[in-house]
Amino acid sequence: MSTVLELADVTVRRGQATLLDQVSWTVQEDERWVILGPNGAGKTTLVQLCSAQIHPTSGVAGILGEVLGTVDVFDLRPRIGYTSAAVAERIPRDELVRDVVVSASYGVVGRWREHYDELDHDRARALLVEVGAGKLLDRTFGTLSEGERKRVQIARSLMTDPELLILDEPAAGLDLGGREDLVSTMTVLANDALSPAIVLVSHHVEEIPPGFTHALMLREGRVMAQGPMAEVMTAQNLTLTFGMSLMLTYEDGRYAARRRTRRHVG
Ligand SMILES: Nc1ncnc2c1ncn2[C@@H]1O[C@H](COP(=O)(O)OP(=O)(O)OP(=O)(O)O)[C@@H](O)[C@H]1O
Repeated sequence: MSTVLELADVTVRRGQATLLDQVSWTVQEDERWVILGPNGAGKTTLVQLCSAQIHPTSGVAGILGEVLGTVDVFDLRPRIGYTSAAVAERIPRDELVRDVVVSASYGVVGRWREHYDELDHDRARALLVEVGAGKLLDRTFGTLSEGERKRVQIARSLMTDPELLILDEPAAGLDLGGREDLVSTMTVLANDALSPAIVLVSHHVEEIPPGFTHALMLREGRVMAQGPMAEVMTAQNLTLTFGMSLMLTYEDGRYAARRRTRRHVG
């Protein structure tokens, strides 16, 4: 089993602010992690680091067997599938969905003059079908609903057959149906032995797809808890992480959390 991520005492500072504070974390290739934490906890900073977009201020970040700072990030990035709101914003609204996906082969957003062969197009088509977006092939990105856009972005992030898939808040902005559809897609991905290691950022325990194996909780740049899902997903850890007394339930592979009220005490 190979190690996909190996962070040792990683700190990221910007001016006076400490965005990540001595984070140590290891991810193996068959693991599926969810990163939970409140707004501003450092989740996006952590996955930007893991996708080789930023460097640590101190500490060592090992990604896919390379050490950040000693490797050309342009060699590393194609090995990592990454979706985020920031990536989505860069996709031209008049781009055809098929081109949004296929252009990931070149690590670009927006087709220009690159050449793609039939195999690339076949793969893009197959990935869109896999995420339930096969019918969107000839639509333009700008005409899609938010849920459809998320699916297309996941297909795009899988285009290069990455060794690590990082999804930063893929359920943000989705309605209940859209979220549930996305959780189903993610459940299929999580349970496929051929899928790469997956890191999913979320604010909500309700979005954790069954089949996810591990959780890491962040607050103010520090790791509050990390490890196997069943051990880490406790009301106590969530309470510590979100700074509010929370109750946690688990049913049919899905978690739900809400504030503990006076009625629940004693
Ligand atoms: N360049 C910067 N200079 C100073 N502070 C920054 C900078 N970039 C980010 N921050 C701060 O770092 C903290 C962590 O940001 P980050 O985006 O990683 O959090 P997050 O957990 O992803 O938040 P959210 O859930 O709201 O998206 C935030 O308080 C943010 O304001």
